[in-house]
Amino acid sequence: ADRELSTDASDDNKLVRPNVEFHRLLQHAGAIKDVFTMKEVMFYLGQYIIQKQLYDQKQQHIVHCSHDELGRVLGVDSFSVKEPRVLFAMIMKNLVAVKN
Ligand SMILES: C[C@@H](c1ccc(Cl)cc1)n1cnc(-c2ccccc2)c1-c1c(C(=O)NCCN2CCN(C3CCCCC3)CC2)[nH]c2cc(Cl)ccc12
Repeated sequence: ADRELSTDASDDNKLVRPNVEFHRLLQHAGAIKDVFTMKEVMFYLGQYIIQKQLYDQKQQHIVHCSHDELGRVLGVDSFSVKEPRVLFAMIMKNLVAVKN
């Protein structure tokens, strides 16, 4: 069975399975799989943010997502890419570790 994701997102090779809403975001960014490494999750989320132009044109480390599915899934109106720990904590709520 899939275990609750441990907090250490540092292990880029850990396999994770997104929940349905989160999976839709990754698919929008071109993902065609159901199980990802954390590195892949972050890559697709980065693509999603760029494609939907959610980052602030002036301060490009700020992401505004209050009017986007991303905001609903993460539970925030905006965030800074300079706070990875905060970001990982929000993202982990939508992922389940996969036994490999
Ligand atoms: C280091 C990395 C990162 C990775 C993880 C974390 Cl927890 C924080 C930060 N990062 C640094 N800036 C960004 C970024 C900034 C604005 C728009 C899109 C991405 C990213 C993010 C990547 C990514 O895969 N990044 C590749 C190189 N980036 C350079 C910055 N580039 C920006 C240049 C200015 C214009 C906007 C894109 C995009 C490609 N994936 C992410 C997913 C989310 Cl939920 C949030 C941020 C990112």
